Amino acid sequence: MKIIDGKELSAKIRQTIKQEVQEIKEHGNRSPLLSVILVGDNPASQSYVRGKENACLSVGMENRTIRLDANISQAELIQVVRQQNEDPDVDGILVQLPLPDHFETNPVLDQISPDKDVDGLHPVNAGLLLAGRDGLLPCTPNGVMEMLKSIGLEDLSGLNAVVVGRSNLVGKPLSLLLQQKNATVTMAHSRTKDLAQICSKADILIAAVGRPKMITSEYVKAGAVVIDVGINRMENGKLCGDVDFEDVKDKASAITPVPGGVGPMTVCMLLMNTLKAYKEHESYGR
Ligand SMILES: Nc1nc2c(c(=O)[nH]1)N[C@@H](CN(C=O)c1ccc(C(=O)N[C@@H](CCC(=O)O)C(=O)O)cc1)CN2
Ligand SMILES: [Mg+2]
Repeated sequence: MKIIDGKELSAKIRQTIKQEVQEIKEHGNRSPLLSVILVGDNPASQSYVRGKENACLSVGMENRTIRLDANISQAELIQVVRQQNEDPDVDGILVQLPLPDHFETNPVLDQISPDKDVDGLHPVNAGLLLAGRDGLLPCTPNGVMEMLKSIGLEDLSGLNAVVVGRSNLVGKPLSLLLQQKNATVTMAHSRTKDLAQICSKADILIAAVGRPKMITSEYVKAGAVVIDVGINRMENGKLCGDVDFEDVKDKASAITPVPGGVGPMTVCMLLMNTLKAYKEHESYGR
């Protein structure tokens, strides 16, 4: 069984991003800039945002974090998003989720200019993905595809993929990306009947449900590739995935750990999207 190491793979990809950023700067161009908007003081969100700041630093990109009080209004938040849209120095805009309860998330995300939407959550980018056209891809699904590629799974013709979870952030876009690579995709979720039986047909099993250790060995076909997107914080403070790693690891041919699996890839793909948006803005390299 192979453990797909997201820390190692993301470090490798970050190295190529770093080189490209360096070349951009050596040519006298401005740096790519990621602007992160954080509303309120959710400790997990604060830590993820710090992770994004450090990631930008590590590849030589500029970073701006806009910290806003939890009590600002929806209209004030939208005003901040619009300012970032209009700022020609900003290539990527990201609103850290979840927003505090009194906000409506979708109307805020709708305000992000699609060409700066490095989370790939704007309906324009979601629509481009659905249509199989070029746009900014959501980071976690894109990171999962990079992990599959890293173990030689690029063309997925003839393979059954089962995605458990149907969120806009992960399950829905990932199903489309897998299908684009010719996998036969089943989208399963919490209301699916005979879930274990359906999962046990998967050559590639993706767990993105948010239920700790739900996927046990009975869900897994011998030799399957198991990708764990879950990040669940346990009472003891430790992280655990949606997959029962110990129970599944000897049955799978490859498996991602939590932590150190999909999580680091998400941040890496964010850098990749910011670089992509930058190139579009600057028409750099054309
Ligand atoms: N606007 C967004 N909000 C959120 C996203 C997102 O992609 N865009 N995803 C998650 C949180 N998230 C990034 O924002 C994120 C979560 C976890 C990790 C990560 O690397 N986790 C590590 C463990 C870190 C730890 O110990 O806490 C790992 O899995 O190894 C990266 C990004 C929700 N919000
Ligand atoms: Mg569900």
